[in-house]
Amino acid sequence: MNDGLDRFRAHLYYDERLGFWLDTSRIRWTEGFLDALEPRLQAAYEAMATLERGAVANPDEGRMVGHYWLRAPELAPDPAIRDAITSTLGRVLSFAEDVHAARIRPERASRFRNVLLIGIGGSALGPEFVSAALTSPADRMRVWFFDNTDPDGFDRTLDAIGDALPETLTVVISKSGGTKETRNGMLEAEAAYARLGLDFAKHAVVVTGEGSELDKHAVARGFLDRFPMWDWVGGRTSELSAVGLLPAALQGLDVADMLRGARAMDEVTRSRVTRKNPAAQLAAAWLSATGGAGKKDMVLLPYKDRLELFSRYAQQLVMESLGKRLDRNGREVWQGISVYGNKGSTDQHAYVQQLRDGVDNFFVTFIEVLLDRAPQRGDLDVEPGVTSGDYLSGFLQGTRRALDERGRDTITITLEALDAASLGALLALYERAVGIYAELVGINAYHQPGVEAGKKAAQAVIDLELRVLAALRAKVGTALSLAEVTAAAGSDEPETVFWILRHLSANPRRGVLRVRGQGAEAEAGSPLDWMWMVAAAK
Ligand SMILES: O=P(O)(O)OC[C@H]1O[C@](O)(CO)[C@@H](O)[C@@H]1O
Repeated sequence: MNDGLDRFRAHLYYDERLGFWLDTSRIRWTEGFLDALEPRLQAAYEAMATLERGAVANPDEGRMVGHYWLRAPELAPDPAIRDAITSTLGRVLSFAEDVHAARIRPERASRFRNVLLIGIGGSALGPEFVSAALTSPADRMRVWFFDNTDPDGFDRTLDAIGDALPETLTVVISKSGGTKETRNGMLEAEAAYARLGLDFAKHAVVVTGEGSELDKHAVARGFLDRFPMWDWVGGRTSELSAVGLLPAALQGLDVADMLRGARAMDEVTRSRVTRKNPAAQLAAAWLSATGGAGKKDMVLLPYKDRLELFSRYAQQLVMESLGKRLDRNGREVWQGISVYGNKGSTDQHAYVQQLRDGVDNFFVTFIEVLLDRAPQRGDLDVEPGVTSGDYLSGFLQGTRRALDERGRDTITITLEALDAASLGALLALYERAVGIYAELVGINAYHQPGVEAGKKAAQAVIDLELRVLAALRAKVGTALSLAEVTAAAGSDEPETVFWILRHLSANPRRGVLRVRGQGAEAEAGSPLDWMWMVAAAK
């Protein structure tokens, strides 16, 4: 397999302007794979160009897919969109400046020093990744996150913010403006400000679709400001809209450079010459490794602490885009690529053992950053003539070699340095690679019909929970069996009712108790034989 330098030379892409390398030489392309793929790649380039010209690329939702315009507004098909992008960027930057200069200030403190970002999925993963990747002592504000509906998670973050809550600006982000986790996070934050006698609205801004529930709430409550999220930007590709730019600008990151890097990557990945197009090469490598049918998982291993969250970010981008039951012709295809990862060399001491010696169901993407640390930090020899960074690079190379020896596919992305521009370029690379891959396998990357099922089922659970509580409260002091509660709640799903009762009884506030039943059956039986009651009316 390793036929030496020629193969490396043939499959090493380098772009000097971007300070970017892509090495696909350790993908086991069969001879002629890329040549055979070329007609499909050409079709994919055409499809991407059509999408960028403003075609309705998401027919289910009847919307255009315009995240590429965010860094090249002049390409947007409609002047109103161009203006919206430019004016929103201007508003984001001036809002951040006003916050930094304390022209926009909190109710009781002299200035905002922290940001609490509330969002989930595409409305949090990009901001979290970018915030961690680019943080430095020069940050203007510290950014915290609520990205779930875990009560203990809320408490933990609020405890960490501690006395600084009065100087914390909350940024609530939701494209739809109706996501329950985000709504809950907002209500929890609002309650925390209220406990200090503070008006939440004087500490809050939103990024959301115009006219959404959240947007209306922000207007009604008089939030500090509102920033738009457009229907032509998908959540998982929204990092370079106000969703990502606002928190990044508040943190003090170089938003213009991030856009510049993404724009430069877009320019090269628009090429219809495959050997000059790194996104196409990446997509083709995925296709080769996975058989175009998700047969292998994508393991992302950046050898850089700052990129630790990349795998979480890419997980949504790849899996929500590619994980599809139907292809564009309505045929059942069960497509997708599973993504996981963390960072090297840390994971060499965790799961690389299996990658080398275990089941061969993955391909690895290494990400290397050549500049080990900011030059002004100096450097330390940990052994004569050897630095910690030399070890980091050595471990990456060693693992790449060890996997290659076992016939495991690897890709390596190398960035000259990690900064706002190269991060923007990395995001743009993956956005484009996902788009091209979807075209190659004939699926729509821009909708997510599958996630709705879980949301609907969750709402049904909440509705049933209210009926369960009502049933128990109608018989205060009486122990009821699972069957009795289920019937009284008008349900035919005892298993769901059991889950609800078990959870309610673990959280005393609702007053639901698990009580011993009578007789040997309940004593010896399964938890499904437990009895339940509310002891006293509230
Ligand atoms: O920004 P929103 O509308 O709150 O949605 C958050 C996330 O939820 C999803 O719709 C999936 O449930 C993602 O596509 C999206 O990024």
